[in-house]
Amino acid sequence: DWYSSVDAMEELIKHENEIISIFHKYIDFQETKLQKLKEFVRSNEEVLLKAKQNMSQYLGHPINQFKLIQRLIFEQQEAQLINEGHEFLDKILFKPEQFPMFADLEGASKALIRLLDTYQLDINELTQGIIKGFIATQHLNANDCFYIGRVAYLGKNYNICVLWMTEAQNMDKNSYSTFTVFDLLDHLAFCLMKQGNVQEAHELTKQLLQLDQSNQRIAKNLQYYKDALNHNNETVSNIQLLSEDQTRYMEICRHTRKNIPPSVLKRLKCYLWTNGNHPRLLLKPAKVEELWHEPQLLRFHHFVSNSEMDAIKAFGLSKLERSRVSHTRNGAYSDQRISKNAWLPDSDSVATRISQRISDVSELSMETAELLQVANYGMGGQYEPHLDSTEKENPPFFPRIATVLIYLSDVAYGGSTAFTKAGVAAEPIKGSAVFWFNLNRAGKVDETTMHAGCPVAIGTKWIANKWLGLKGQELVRPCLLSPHAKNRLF
Ligand SMILES: O=C(O)CCC(=O)C(=O)O
Ligand SMILES: [Fe+2]
Repeated sequence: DWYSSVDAMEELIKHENEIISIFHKYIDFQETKLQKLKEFVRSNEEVLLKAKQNMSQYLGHPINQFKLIQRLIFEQQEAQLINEGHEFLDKILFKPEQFPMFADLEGASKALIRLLDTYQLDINELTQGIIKGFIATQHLNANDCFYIGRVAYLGKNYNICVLWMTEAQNMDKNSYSTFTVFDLLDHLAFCLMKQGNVQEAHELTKQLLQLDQSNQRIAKNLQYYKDALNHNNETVSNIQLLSEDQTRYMEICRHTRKNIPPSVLKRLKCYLWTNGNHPRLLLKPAKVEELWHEPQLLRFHHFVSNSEMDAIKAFGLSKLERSRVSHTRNGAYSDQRISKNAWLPDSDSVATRISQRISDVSELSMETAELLQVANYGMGGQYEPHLDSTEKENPPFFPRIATVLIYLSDVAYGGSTAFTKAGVAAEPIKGSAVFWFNLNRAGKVDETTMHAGCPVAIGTKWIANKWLGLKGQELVRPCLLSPHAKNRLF
């Protein structure tokens, strides 16, 4: 699919560029051909008219007979020629893998819905192509709004369905081409009813019946709404309320919990770290920023260089595959995680250098670390709240004592890493790395490290993950009995 990685969509721009130039060639070719055809038809028609004026006289002459036969042969040839010349289009038609599919459009619609929801965007601005002041090249038209509204309707996302359908309703009726006013009111009435707005649903259903008086289903619905209104029936509303976790996730993504309490703030520091005058760090100390105290979240600024980031992304682009959820390699594709990823082999010199750097600052053993994973998020790409580690060994997956999350890009809007239990978000800052322990000192999963990748609204988000294994840390970080023992890197 195309929507799960924004950078992979560059291919679509290249492909479209090629398609447009093929179309131009095709149009020129056809225009020249049509010009010739017009001339051919005009002259043949002239003769035909004369022939029809006095058919027996015309057909009595052998030259005319000859010419008639000849004309028909030429006309047939011409018809065959018209039918040919489409090989231009073969270039387009025979590359189906280069085309997005309706599943992509559906994914893109869901992305817009997610952004609208998460960042509480103004739908009217969104249809005008405006997201937090970032202006798109094109607007959404009524057909687009209906399409997205229908995706919301199919996903039982009735509040959102009402928003998009109303948006379509407010647009010029003459611009409706993929749906009718009836389709629109039909969907809108249903979504309003599901919202518990029986009054409005009833009003629209009356209009629907006027549009199609013999429609039994609509007549039944009308009766149903009438009864509901007359008897003040319990509303039929069944909007699925978002879970508290989901609400909190979205709030943190919007940074409405950015106000860190002063008691916490005064404990958070920035400093240079040489790890006891480690030779490599002595020359270039780590720039550490404490983002949170419990769990300890550390950000290392300028952790990777621009050239290292370019190399990782270039490798990623050549190998990206749609990410799967869960800790199994054959896990499913899911809206929970919309990104593409790839794994850098340890033989890669940049991967090796980064591994070395992590061990320099943390003293942790890299022996059981996983390969460096590079990921690029797609349209509205996100990774819903999750824990990075499990307790049990489940080969080929092992408990991950710590995570190092490296940001390979800035993101113009959205895309923070939200720690949903801690209530804090790390913004993607290009070149920086965020570090935390997934397991407490007793080797149990620390649930306070629950985190998520917020939907990317504007821009593209690249990250690299390095997961460090629990095994092999016995000497540097021995297991303690108390799960409450301080769990800090330094
Ligand atoms: O993209 C992010 O900010 C978080 C990514 C993440 O949690 C993961 O890949 O496990
Ligand atoms: Fe994660």
